[in-house]
Order: sequence, then C-alpha cells, then structure tokens
Amino acid sequence: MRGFYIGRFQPYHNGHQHMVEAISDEVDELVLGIGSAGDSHTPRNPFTAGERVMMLTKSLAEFDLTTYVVPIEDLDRNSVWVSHVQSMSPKFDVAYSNNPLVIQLFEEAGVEVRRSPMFRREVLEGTELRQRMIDDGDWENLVPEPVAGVIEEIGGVDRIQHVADSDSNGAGDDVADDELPAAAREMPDGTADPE
Ligand SMILES: Nc1ncnc2c1ncn2[C@@H]1O[C@H](COP(=O)(O)OP(=O)(O)OP(=O)(O)O)[C@@H](O)[C@H]1O
Ligand SMILES: NC(=O)c1ccc[n+]([C@@H]2O[C@H](COP(=O)(O)O)[C@@H](O)[C@H]2O)c1
Repeated sequence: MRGFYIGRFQPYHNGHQHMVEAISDEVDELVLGIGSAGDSHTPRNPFTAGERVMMLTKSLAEFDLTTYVVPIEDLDRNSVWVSHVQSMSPKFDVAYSNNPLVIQLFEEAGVEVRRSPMFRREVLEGTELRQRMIDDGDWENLVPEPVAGVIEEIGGVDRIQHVADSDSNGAGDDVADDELPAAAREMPDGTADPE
C-alpha cells in the first residue's frame, strides 16, 4: 500500500518526522507532497521547494521505507486541487493529513484520509520554529539533525530574519509623503500628488 502525506514543511520538523514514523507502520511506500511549492522568501514560507526537498530527503534516510518527495504548487481553484495532486504524484491509496481543508477535499474526491495525533504541538509547530529563528532562540533540537544542516548551508536563519524585517515585507510604518523624493510623490499619470 502507498500513502500520501502533504505539508508545507516550512521547515520539516520533529512532529513531521514522528508522523512519518507512525505512518511507516501502515504503508509500504510513502509520497511526501511539498505543498505551496512556488512560495519562498517570506516569513511564513521562507524555504524554496528545492531546499525543502533536501530537508525531507536527508531526514527520511533513517527510515526503512521507500519514499518519493514531490513538490506541488498551489492552485486558485480548490475544487480541482485533488486532481492536480494526483497528476503530480505516484498513485496512492490513502492520504494522511490533519489539515481540515485537505481532509475535506480528499474525502469529497473519494480518497481515504487518516488523521494523526499531534506530537508535542506546543513546540513542534512550524510557526513556533520560524519565530524562534527570527528571535535567535533555540530551534535546532526541534528538527531532525539533517534539517539543521540544510538550514545552516543555505543561510536560512539570516534569510528569515531579513524577510521578516518590516522594511522588506512592507509591514512597517509608511514613510511620510514629504520625506519622499519628488519623483516618488508623482501620480501614475505623471502629475504631482495633490496631497
Ligand atoms: N507536531 C505535529 N504532530 C503531528 N502532526 C503534525 C505536527 N505538526 C504538523 N503536523 C501535521 O503535518 C502536516 C503538515 O504540517 P505543516 O507543514 O503545516 O506544519 P505546521 O507545524 O502545522 O506548520 P505551520 O505552523 O507553518 O502551519 C499537517 O497535517 C499538520 O497538521
Ligand atoms: N487550492 C490549493 O492549491 C490547495 C488546497 C488545499 C491545500 N493546499 C496546500 O496543501 C498544503 C497543505 O499543507 P499544510 O497542512 O501544511 O497546510 C499547503 O501547501 C496548501 O497550500 C492547496
């Protein structure tokens, strides 16, 4: 039997690794879908699909399980998302997820879905890990060792700190108009901003 487990894995952490360990008792092969594959370099999705492929492939080496890692880009239309997933993945018999939208879409399409218990969710959560990286906190012991190696190799902590910076993500205070150079105060039609 072949299973399918999708997540954004931003980054892949010990909760995901526990879930794969539990799944490995139930299936012969497992496809791991890297969701939102086109997203990277944002505070919520700092790592590219390729970087996440490295994190998963190296972490999965410890299991005696045939695995396939498949990046899957998002679509604007939820109604055809399961077909899109199926077109990108080796054929699978059962999907694993705790995400309500993912569960809903698979079940509507007639795919069996199995949920997993949450492991130490108070710390094993991508959002918490990314915040710790931004705050220079402890995060290395919450991810498989190879993931810490990949994040170091790509300068991942520096990157997430830069993209979380209010200047680079547009979340900072607006600059007052009279502090802008004249060209920046012009309206799109070339006239000066009347304000
Ligand atoms: N600690 C955990 N134990 C078991 N399953 C988990 C755990 N953390 C995440 N999952 C499940 O793994 C799948 C992929 O999760 P995802 O990549 O979104 O990680 P996340 O920790 O929920 O990250 P984020 O906070 O960025 O959403 C989801 O179905 C999610 O519920
Ligand atoms: N319409 C779509 O593109 C669609 C629908 C449902 C889930 N997804 C993706 O599946 C993944 C689910 O993973 P998480 O459980 O980590 O949220 C995400 O990357 C999410 O964007 C995409």
